[in-house]
Amino acid sequence: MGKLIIFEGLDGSGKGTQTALTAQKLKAHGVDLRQITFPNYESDSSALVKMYLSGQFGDKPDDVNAYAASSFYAVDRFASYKTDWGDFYRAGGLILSDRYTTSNAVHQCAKLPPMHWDGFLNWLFDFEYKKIGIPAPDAVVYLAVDPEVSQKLMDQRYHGDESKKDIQEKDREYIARSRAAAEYCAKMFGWYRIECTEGQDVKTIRSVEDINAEILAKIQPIL
Ligand SMILES: Cc1cn([C@H]2C[C@H](O)[C@@H](COP(=O)(O)O)O2)c(=O)[nH]c1=O
Repeated sequence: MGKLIIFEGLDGSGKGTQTALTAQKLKAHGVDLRQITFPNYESDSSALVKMYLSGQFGDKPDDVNAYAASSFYAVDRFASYKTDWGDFYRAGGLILSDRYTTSNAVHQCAKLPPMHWDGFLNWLFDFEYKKIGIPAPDAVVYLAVDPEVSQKLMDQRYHGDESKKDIQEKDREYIARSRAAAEYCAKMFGWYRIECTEGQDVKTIRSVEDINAEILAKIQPIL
């Protein structure tokens, strides 16, 4: 079997940038790897995810319960494992993934009261890694960003146009709950927590290179 490393964090935490930069750095050192991302919007398997995020099942994240929404994302992963990266992984390849089951853990837990998180997380990991049968990660890199900072970055990404945000990105209270769930999961499951902001009163984002150097040092032992 190969190795699977996940990049996780709130929307606007720099996961895409850090996944790509890590891939680039490792490739430059001769490491053979595949980079993947979820949701896999290019594939038909993301149809239900797209319906959900565009508000076709209701315009608030809570209109679709944690279990139903998780299943949409899980089948998308199953399809990509079967048709895209499964062979490479089983032949011993290294996969770097921008989001994975861990995004269900973070964003779907947020719909439940904390007393139900453990039950949901047990169900989720059993469903995706055992019942559906996609691989469990070898390491999860969690990019921790204060919600106010990640929201500013999201606003910059969309040039202040709220209509470009999906239903999860629009709901600030839901984002705060997602942050709490992410912190809980990071502690509970031993994710590598990378603090991406700095400063006391005014928080700013650390430089991309600085964050990446910390990530490379953390994942080195498992490569
Ligand atoms: C991949 C994935 C994403 N999500 C959420 C995170 C984002 O709010 C939203 C869309 O992802 P994106 O912002 O990376 O396009 O879907 C889940 O809830 N579960 C998952 O498994």
